[in-house]
Amino acid sequence: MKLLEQIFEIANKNPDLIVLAEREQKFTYRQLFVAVSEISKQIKERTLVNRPILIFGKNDFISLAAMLAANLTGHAYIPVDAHTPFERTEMINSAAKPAVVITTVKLSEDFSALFTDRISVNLNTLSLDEKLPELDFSQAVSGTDSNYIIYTSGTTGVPKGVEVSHDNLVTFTNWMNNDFNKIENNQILSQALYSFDLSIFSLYPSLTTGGTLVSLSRDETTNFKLLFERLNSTVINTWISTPSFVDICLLDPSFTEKEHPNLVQFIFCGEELTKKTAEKLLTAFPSATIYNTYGPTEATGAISSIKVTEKLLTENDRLPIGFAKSGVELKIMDGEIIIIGDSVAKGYFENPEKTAQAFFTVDGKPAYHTGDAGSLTDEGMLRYQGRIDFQVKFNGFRIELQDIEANIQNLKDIEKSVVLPKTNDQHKVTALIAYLESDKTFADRAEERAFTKQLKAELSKTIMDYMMPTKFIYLKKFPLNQNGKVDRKALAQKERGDN
Ligand SMILES: Nc1ncnc2c1ncn2[C@@H]1O[C@H](COP(=O)(O)OP(=O)(O)OP(=O)(O)O)[C@@H](O)[C@H]1O
Repeated sequence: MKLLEQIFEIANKNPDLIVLAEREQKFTYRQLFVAVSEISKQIKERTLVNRPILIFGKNDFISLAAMLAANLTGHAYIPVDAHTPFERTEMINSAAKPAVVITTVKLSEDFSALFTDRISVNLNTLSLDEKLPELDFSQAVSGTDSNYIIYTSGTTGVPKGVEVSHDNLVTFTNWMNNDFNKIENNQILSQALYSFDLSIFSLYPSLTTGGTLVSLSRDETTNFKLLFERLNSTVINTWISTPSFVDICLLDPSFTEKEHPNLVQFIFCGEELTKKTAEKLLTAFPSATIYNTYGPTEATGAISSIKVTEKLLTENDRLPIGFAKSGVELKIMDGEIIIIGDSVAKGYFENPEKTAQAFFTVDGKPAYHTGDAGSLTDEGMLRYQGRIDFQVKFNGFRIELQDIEANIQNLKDIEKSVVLPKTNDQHKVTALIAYLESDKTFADRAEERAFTKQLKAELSKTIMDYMMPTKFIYLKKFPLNQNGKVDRKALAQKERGDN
């Protein structure tokens, strides 16, 4: 059965169930399909080429309806967040050449000029009071059709669009629905931008099981006061976010099991879950189940998971990233994690060159080079050792920067750490700069130096001397990117500003 039909079945059985709750307004499954039907009519009024539809909007009901309407009419959708810088949006738009753009927000002049051919939808133009419409799913995406294309941040050059099929998404959704805690009327946090593939952890498992998406707006995720007002007035059962986002929430004393007795499950992905974050979370929510999951956008959300228990924390210096989901096989080739099986995406949209560099086949099955270093235990448990592109040569030694980070993070008074290489104009690494997130305040430079000296002494017990960072920079809070991950590029700029 197509995913859309599965969601429609829920609407048929229980039309008045809340599908998505924004701060000001709640929407039902019936209203979702009324909106999907109306938007799909507007798509069908145009004779469109068989290309994806770009959805320019926010994390909200109307953008979700537009994405599903694209799928209903047989088009893949490309979610682009309305806060994406103009240049990047322009790059995505010209790489994707969408059949049409659907905008769900008010556009500024430059964006208006960029999206000349567009369908503008907003809540005021839809009459959501209608009854559940009859829908024809015959054209809806299915099988190997592309369901969505998510553009990665593209560290260099033109962003790459990861093309994920309907069946890739089905296998991910089934895994989420079966291998994690089943919760009746699950209220699932929907915080990640739709343009970041962490959002599919919330969207499809919730929609296919009759859950409610507790949708946080950008205002709420970026404003502490609004965030806690919302969190403290809403029931959430399943928490989905990057570890960095929960770190922010843990700063508030109200973020505890006592205040949130219904919050029973935490699922993390997107970046390393440190032992410190996991320990703090287990202290705040002793009865909750915490999962660490791992995967790149190119393998549809996530492909491995593990329950984080006290035992796992005591037995490991760095948290493992778990066991493969069914349908996926893991291999380590030359130290790199290779993902094989039904979660591997179709490739980079209309980019055969980049696709051939990263996607291949193993025994006839689709495979993907993750660019992550890792190892597998005999039982099939995967360990993450950092990004291969974060490996540097320093003074002739090969160094894994994230290995240093993991060791620093285990030290007292340090919340988080990022180690970045400093290079000269010949791209040669001349120094290793350690950024440390810490609550510590120093009266003067001398006190800071003394602390660093002590820290280095501790660190030298666990890392080789050639791995010792050259400089230590203390920050109260690390900058995060729009996906809620630690923003390494912004950190690197801090060093430049510092000197
Ligand atoms: N549980 C985890 N532990 C450690 N690292 C993780 C975990 N989950 C994801 N990652 C890291 O995040 C990467 C996938 O992230 P994503 O697909 O969002 O792309 P990105 O490489 O971070 O960003 P972009 O490609 O957009 O620049 C993985 O390859 C891995 O390096």
